[in-house]
Amino acid sequence: MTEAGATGFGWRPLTNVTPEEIEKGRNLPDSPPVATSTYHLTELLQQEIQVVTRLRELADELMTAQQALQKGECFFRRYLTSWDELERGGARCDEFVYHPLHAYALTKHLSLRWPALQEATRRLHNHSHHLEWILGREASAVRELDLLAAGVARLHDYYSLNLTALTQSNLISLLSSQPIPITIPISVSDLNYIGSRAAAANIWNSGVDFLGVALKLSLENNTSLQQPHSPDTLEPQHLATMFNRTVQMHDQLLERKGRRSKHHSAHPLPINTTLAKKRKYHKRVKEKGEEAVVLGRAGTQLQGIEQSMTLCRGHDIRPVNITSHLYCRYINNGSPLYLIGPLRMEVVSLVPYIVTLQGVVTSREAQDIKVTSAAFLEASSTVRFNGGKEISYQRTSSTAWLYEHNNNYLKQLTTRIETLLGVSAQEHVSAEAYQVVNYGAGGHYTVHHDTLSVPYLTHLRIATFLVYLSDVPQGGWTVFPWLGVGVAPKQGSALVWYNVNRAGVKDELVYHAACPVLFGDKWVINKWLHYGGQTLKVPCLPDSQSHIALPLN
Ligand SMILES: O=C(O)CCC(=O)C(=O)O
Ligand SMILES: [Fe+2]
Repeated sequence: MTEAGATGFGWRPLTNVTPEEIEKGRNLPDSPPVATSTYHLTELLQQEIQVVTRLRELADELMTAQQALQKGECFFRRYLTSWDELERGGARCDEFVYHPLHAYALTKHLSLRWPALQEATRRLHNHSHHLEWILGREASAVRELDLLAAGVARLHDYYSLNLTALTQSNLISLLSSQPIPITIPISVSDLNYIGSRAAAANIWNSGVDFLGVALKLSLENNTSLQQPHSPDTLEPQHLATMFNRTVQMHDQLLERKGRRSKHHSAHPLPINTTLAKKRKYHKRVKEKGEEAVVLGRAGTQLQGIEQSMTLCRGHDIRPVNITSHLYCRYINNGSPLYLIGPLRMEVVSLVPYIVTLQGVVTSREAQDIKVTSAAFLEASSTVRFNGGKEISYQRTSSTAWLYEHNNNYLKQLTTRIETLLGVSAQEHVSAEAYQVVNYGAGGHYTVHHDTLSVPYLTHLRIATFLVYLSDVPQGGWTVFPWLGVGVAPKQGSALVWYNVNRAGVKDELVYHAACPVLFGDKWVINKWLHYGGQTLKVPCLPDSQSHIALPLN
């Protein structure tokens, strides 16, 4: 489990960081993180549309220029030829222009030839203008492509993509049997690329699967393939070597480290049939089949990952005696704000108390907040134990920190949070700035806890108020493995939980994860409420292990 919950500023809570420091920290990287946010990927697409328009113009102009040269109509040459004539007639002599016909010839040279030359030069200048513009463009780093390939591999790991359907231009997964058409066919070299990046990202099961399909197809087609950014030709023989090497590494890793950890994943059985016969694997698979679901207490890391994956696939793992006690109702918390239009509250877990609240933010507000945050989005990081920032495969998304002065709706959102929770949510005093998160293809956040290791109790993140700023058609759920809770993002809805109990002790049951986004655009906004500033609202009962639930229930 990652001990994370991220800030862009080491361990220092954002209540202690000034807006100026935040602004200073907002140095945009040279090329935006396109792999970790749909926003930047969309921007890249818009830019690309502009680029190709210019490139088309340039190509047309170059063609015209070339044709002009070929026809011997080069304006430069004509001009110089015209000058040569004058020179031969003695134009370098001082008295040349005393002769009326020489004066006529010189003037003709200028008035008739110069505009044509100017026109030709202007065209050239246009080329250089285009060229300068093209040269100024920063291409996305190959790292971005690698991150996206790893994202696709992760999607296969979580949602078992049907790779045969994929090669036939259809995206089908465990989430839906309804195929999502792919309008650009996947080549064998793409499959090979994704497979090798999967292995590099330690998603060995996906690596084996993608490379296996690449090899199978290449043998069927028996064609040589071009790799995406290497002039090397990829022969089926080469693919076979890569596949075999990956299988070997997969089996070794499975043998040494087991099926899954937060750093790797593998198939349940070795690919090598001799190895697969080993008793320990069959024992393991059998045990797994009988393995009970762990609920209401924290289990092992492996159980946490596997349960969160099950929840990500939309399966309910809770028995009826738990789910039958859940309920929903309309609340207004006695506030005039919600008397006319109370909010629908759904209790998704009773102990600890976790609720969703519908319609906390309107679609217009959500849109406005997304637009504001877009300029500040940076690749997300997690916080190391030593307080340093770390960009890793465990959290692939882009984040932006927003203060209330950055967007007109945020002050209102703070008031709503205070009304609904009965706590103080004032930035600098009792809460952090808002954190907007945008996920890209396959973007996710592995199982983690939102409390950070902070030196002062006042900075403890006692509660998380997360609002979904978009619907997500497939994937992207928020799941709590030890509670068996899975929540599908719904634009405008909030998901609220307390990270600590009344004594301020971290609640081990609210470890949670953001499932990979299979299809769509996922945006959330987080507000982390701090212990400091809540003394009157949430009294500390040092000996109490009870969960905080007031005043929502
Ligand atoms: O995006 C989500 O569903 C959860 C995000 C989260 O847990 C976090 O940002 O700490
Ligand atoms: Fe979180």
